[in-house]
Amino acid sequence: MTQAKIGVIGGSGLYKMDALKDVEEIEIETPFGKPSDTLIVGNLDGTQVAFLPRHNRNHTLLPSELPFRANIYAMKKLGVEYIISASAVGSLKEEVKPVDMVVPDQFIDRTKNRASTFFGEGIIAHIAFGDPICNNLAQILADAIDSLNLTDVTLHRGGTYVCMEGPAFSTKAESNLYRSWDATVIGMTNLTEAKLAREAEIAYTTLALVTDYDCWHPDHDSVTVEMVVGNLQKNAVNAQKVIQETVKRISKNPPESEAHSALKNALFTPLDKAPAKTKKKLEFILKKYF
Ligand SMILES: CSC[C@H]1O[C@H](OP(=O)(O)O)[C@H](O)[C@@H]1O
Ligand SMILES: Nc1ncnc2[nH]cnc12
Repeated sequence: MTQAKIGVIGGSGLYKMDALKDVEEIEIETPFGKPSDTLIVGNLDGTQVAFLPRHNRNHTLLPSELPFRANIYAMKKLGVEYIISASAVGSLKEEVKPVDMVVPDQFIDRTKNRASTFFGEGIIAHIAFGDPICNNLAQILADAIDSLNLTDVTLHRGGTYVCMEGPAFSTKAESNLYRSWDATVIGMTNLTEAKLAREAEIAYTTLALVTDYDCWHPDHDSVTVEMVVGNLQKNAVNAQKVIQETVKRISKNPPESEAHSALKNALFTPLDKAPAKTKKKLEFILKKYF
């Protein structure tokens, strides 16, 4: 099967990667169903990269409808060790402006309606998630952004991403509550992905593309889809440059990541006592522990 060491998940506004060459569309089945779309595997400056638009290329999936587990499992099946996730976010801080980029290092979970673990059915694991982003990978991403000197884009290193359920945007009371928690940005997808990537021992980092000031800012209109899409179009070209540069840097110097051994001390169930059916289901995630 085709393999790729680096995965890119594209969010709202990033449905394809023009720089990928010699692309192959791969339909992948997983024990958790079909991913959001076929995976596009192609060559980026000599490195095999797997690209997946998380809402489907036609943006047909709500955040709550995303097959998060199938998406991450499909990446694992392709041999992906690093995921760069590009995502549209609202800003919760004055100094984080639309079109800026944030590389968060923390999440707050406000989701309520989604499966966010591969485990259960007789195999139990509790991964450590205190540092939900791979810091080494995040540093490579942030350094790549810095190196490009993008006009009108300020990079914010670190920060907290609130992951809400959606699809409706927040109320002002909620938005102000998150501001009182000192959170930096808000979106609807990345925490769930980061958790599953950690369970699958894939290093994960977020490239958060700021599109709006959510609804808290007295001098800016409340967020609308039009606002998000307008700012993302401005940023989509930049985002692809950033991804390209980050991929180059990862390939040259693949970073170590604690994520790559996340299950070492997290698995509770002795695998020789685990149900064969669940072992088979989680084969791609657990095989090194069999
Ligand atoms: C279209 S605005 C709300 C939508 O945008 C973000 O998407 P993604 O994280 O996939 O870039 C946000 O999470 C919502 O899904
Ligand atoms: N304000 C916002 N809230 C939630 N998700 C978003 N994605 C982009 N802007 C957002």
